[in-house]
Amino acid sequence: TDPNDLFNRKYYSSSVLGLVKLLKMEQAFMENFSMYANILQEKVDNLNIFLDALKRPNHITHNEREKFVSNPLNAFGLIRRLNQDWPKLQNYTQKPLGLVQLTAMQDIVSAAPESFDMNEKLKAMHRIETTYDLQPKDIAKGLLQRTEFNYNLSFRDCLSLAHHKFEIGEFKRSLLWFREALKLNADGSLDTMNRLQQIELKGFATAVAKRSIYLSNQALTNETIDNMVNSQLQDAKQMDLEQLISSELKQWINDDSTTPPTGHNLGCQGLFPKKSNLVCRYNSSTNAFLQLAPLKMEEVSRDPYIVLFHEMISDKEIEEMKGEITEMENGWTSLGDSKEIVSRVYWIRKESSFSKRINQRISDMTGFKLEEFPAIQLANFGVGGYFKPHYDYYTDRLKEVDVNNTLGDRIGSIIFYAGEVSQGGQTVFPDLKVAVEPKKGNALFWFNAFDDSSPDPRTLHSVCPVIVGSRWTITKWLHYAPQLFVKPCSPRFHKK
Ligand SMILES: O=C(O)CCC(=O)C(=O)O
Ligand SMILES: [Fe+2]
Repeated sequence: TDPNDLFNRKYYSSSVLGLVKLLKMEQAFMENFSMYANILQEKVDNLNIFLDALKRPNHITHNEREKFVSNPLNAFGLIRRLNQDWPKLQNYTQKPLGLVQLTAMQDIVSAAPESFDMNEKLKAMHRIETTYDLQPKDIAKGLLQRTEFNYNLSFRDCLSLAHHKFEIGEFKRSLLWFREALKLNADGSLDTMNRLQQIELKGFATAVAKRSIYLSNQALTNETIDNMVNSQLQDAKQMDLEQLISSELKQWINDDSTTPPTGHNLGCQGLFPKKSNLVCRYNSSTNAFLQLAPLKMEEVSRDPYIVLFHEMISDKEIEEMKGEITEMENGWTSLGDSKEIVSRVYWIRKESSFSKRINQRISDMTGFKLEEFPAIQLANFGVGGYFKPHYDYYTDRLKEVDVNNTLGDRIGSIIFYAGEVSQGGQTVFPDLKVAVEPKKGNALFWFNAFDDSSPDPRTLHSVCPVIVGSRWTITKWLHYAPQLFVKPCSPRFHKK
């Protein structure tokens, strides 16, 4: 497969479903690995039994040997063993063992996440750490925000995070993570450290040393730098490597790099002031049905209009939703962005009883007509999955996505929250200082445009990285053209 083909690339870390697959793969790998080890152990056990059986008195001198073979019983035994037993032993030693397990393991490894996936996960970890301003020492011991998890990162986990921060030029965080790694290896001498750990430590030290030499003389060629680093680190002990990494990173930390948090980050951290003048009410007016079953609405913002509907989709319907999915595609962090895959999405294009019901509900909620555009998008955001601040309307780009402009721009958006997210994953409107928790069952609706259909830039919005949970959403964009004759609310005009 083409490594640049991001659309079709096998990609696990963007959704909880993908990660569940990996967990199963890891289990299968472990089973095969341990079976393989058992089979080899059995062979070693057998070889030792044969060795014992082959033990003969040691004849040192020629005379002793001559005397031994002059006995007919000894002579017979000798010939028989060499003729009959040896080929069998030879066969046994050469017999390929554990082929089934080896093949199974090979298949699993070839389906394993590639470095692309690994890098996306590192980025996701970084995103969670920086968006919520979490400290490495807390993350390492399983403390995420105010919640303590019964899980600790390992030496290798911390080292790999430290290395990643170094690669992206975040030297302060790199050093903090490196210190966490060292803490986990506090009593670690070279012999208690395993091979894999040593290789990673040396790899990190090599990268750090290269940068250091490069900075000291930028005229050096890569080859010269490689040679210098190789000879510098050739006989380096673990202590030396640790020392080198710590002291170089310390030098590179640039303290005036503290930028103020963005509106998105503040929203994610729950730091927007509480709004007090908003109300909750029941809507029983958009159609007759609602008089029997009024909708529980919570105003989130009056201008632009944003409203949160409570208990709009049931657990049973959420199960039904998952049943609609065949294969999900990669989802990007914003329109036209091809660099980061942050979710998995699925379009229900052919109307199903499920999508019909959801469309009907949206019509009940908003008074909008949806017959002309019945498609519905489902999305699953895994841990670290997010959405950059963006607008839902296309304005000038509309021609690219809807050539004949039959539907018109996206004047309203509605998001049903359909997954368990215990931390993170809020929908944030940075300019309005609004952050909405993605509570399962609720649905968020807002207008993106004024009534004259001109875009309302205050509707800039984003999704906070999921910290804990599997964030499912049902998304519906409400287009302008079908609504021309529907007036859901009193007219709102662009204030000049
Ligand atoms: O999932 C959300 O909360 C918002 C998603 C979104 O903004 C979008 O899909 O355009
Ligand atoms: Fe959006």
